[in-house]
Amino acid sequence: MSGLLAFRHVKNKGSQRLSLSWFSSSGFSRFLHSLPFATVNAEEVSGSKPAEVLNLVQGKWTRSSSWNTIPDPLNGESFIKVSEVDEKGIQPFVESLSKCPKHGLHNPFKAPERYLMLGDVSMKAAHKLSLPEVSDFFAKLIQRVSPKSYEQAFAEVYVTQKFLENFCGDQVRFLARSFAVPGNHLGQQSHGFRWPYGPVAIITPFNFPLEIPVLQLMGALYMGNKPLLKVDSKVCIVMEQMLRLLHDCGLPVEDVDFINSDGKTMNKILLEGKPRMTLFTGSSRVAEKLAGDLKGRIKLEDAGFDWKILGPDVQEEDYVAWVCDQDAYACSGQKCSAQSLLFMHENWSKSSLVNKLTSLAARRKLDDLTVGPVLTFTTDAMLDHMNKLLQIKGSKLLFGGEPLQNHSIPAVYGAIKPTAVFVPLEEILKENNYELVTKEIFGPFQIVTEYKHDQLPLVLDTLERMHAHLTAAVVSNDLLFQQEIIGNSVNGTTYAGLRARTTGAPQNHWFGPAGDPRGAGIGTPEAIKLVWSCHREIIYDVVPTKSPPPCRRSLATTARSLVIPPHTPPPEARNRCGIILLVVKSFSFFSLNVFVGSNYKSFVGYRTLPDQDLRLSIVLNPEPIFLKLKPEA
Ligand SMILES: NC(=O)c1ccc[n+]([C@@H]2O[C@H](COP(=O)([O-])OP(=O)(O)OC[C@H]3O[C@@H](n4cnc5c(N)ncnc54)[C@H](O)[C@@H]3O)[C@@H](O)[C@H]2O)c1
Repeated sequence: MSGLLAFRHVKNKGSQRLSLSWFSSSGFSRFLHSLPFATVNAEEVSGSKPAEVLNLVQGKWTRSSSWNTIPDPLNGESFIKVSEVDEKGIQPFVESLSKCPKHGLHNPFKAPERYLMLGDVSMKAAHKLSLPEVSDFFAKLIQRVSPKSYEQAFAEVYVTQKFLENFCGDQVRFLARSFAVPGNHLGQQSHGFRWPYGPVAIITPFNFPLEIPVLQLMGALYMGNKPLLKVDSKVCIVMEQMLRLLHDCGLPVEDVDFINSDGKTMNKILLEGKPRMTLFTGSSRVAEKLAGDLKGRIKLEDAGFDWKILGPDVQEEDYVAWVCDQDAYACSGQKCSAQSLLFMHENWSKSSLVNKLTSLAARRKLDDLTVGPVLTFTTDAMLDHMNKLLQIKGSKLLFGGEPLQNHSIPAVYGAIKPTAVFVPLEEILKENNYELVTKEIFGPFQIVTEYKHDQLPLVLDTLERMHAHLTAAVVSNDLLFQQEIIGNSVNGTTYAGLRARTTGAPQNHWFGPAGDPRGAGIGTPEAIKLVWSCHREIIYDVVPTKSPPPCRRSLATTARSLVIPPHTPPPEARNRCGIILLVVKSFSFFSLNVFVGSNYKSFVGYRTLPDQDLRLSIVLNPEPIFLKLKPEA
């Protein structure tokens, strides 16, 4: 997700923060012990001093009987112990979900002060994350568990901070803004409200340990839900620490449950606890399983096989090459938005783009984590995939294709050089090859292809056959070209123009797939409202239909005093609308009869509060008008 924007922010600040070694020697480490919320020191976590991650349920931090040890992705040492709940320990989490009613912890009619409380929590949390010692703590903790360059890790913290800033003060209640439409008759009006689901679940992957869980968690809370959060165990330490920060900022401890478990146990909780909505971010394989198990009560942010098309207008080669390198290889390609397939117009193939890409990729090194461990594919799995691709007619290795050297990354993880394989466009489209070429490899790996000017329909056909529609980029300032591609594709987050990219979506962009009714979004007010609330319509219809109900109590005195003698209004006001002011002393609901002479003229009902002024519009007549107030039951 995030990336380029915050990267520039760091650069603009003149930061020299490029390597872990710089970090260790920097003065930031002295702050770590003074962070009141933190229970770990990111720099000190190691095999000899492992950190512990707990669960949070019904307002209490708890340990389970079993511990999962997480290997340090850089050296294999068991450096984090995660207290994991197994299938026998799920009851407190199921109970906690069932304690939250369907109408949520708050809604526009219930506990509205919570909207303000959450605005306040967001403000304090945003401020905390803006403190250098706190952003540094989280950036570094992210680096320990999901190794990426400091810039990339910092980008996550920065985007999270900006997101929280966006929902300070009244902005949370504005998310629940309603609207009204006039009805068919007096007293009728329909109102549309954003309604919570109540108990909900959030499941997030390993690659953005802070940004994805915080943005989805806060969105769920803002709209009035009670979330159960599960983050991939490999990286859950980051969110555990963030929850402690949120509590420090005033978030009630009972508002969020946090569970560490394997996928199977979480699946069981979802089936037994029956959250009204589950937001799943992760692979398409698990997404499809859960969509079936949960009978559709789910929204998905699943796999990305993201493409970029370089249009006919070749310009700013250096910049375009730099963005291609960032899109494909930053975070070692472990972004759901990473560039997986690059279509080059023949004009670009004649340029120096591939040479530039080759040298940019070659600059990446393990030292500063600009390339690093791949957490869900082994080295062999990625190289096997590459070898299968290289058997396709006309395909060739452009660069990379080798394991990283001189490292201690454990064998359960992958470590390869940034890699690009060229596959001819006609071959991609062949039945036997299509699935192989468009398989998402969550690592520093991309496919490159070329198209001639008259082959654009083949490019569009390739896009049409894909099943994942997350991010895309149309790199061209040719408006007709842009229009052709955008009009014939569906990706949810699509960048268009010379500076187009596939990654880097900050908090001010909608980020999510399109073309799937289950598709979720993250980041913006629209994404929060779509994912975390449903529409509820309340139709007010308060006016009785025919005659006034029987009088329960005489109001003779009041009625008499309301007789309006003839000719009271000035002559010019006759036969027009006039205003009569009534002061209602004791009734909260009453009906009003209007008599013109001896004829019953009309009947209306009003709800008001005692001592409230009531203005009535009636037709003034030369004849006496009698107004009678009748109380309702
Ligand atoms: N669309 C997006 O916004 C987005 C963002 C980040 C990552 N991703 C995708 O995520 C994938 C990489 O992440 P991953 O390998 O961690 O994904 P994954 O699907 O293996 O795991 C994601 C989460 O689901 C949990 N899980 C696994 N099986 C489960 C089950 N049966 N029931 C409940 N929970 C279960 C895991 O423990 C983890 O917390 C890639 O495909 C990537 O494209 C998508």
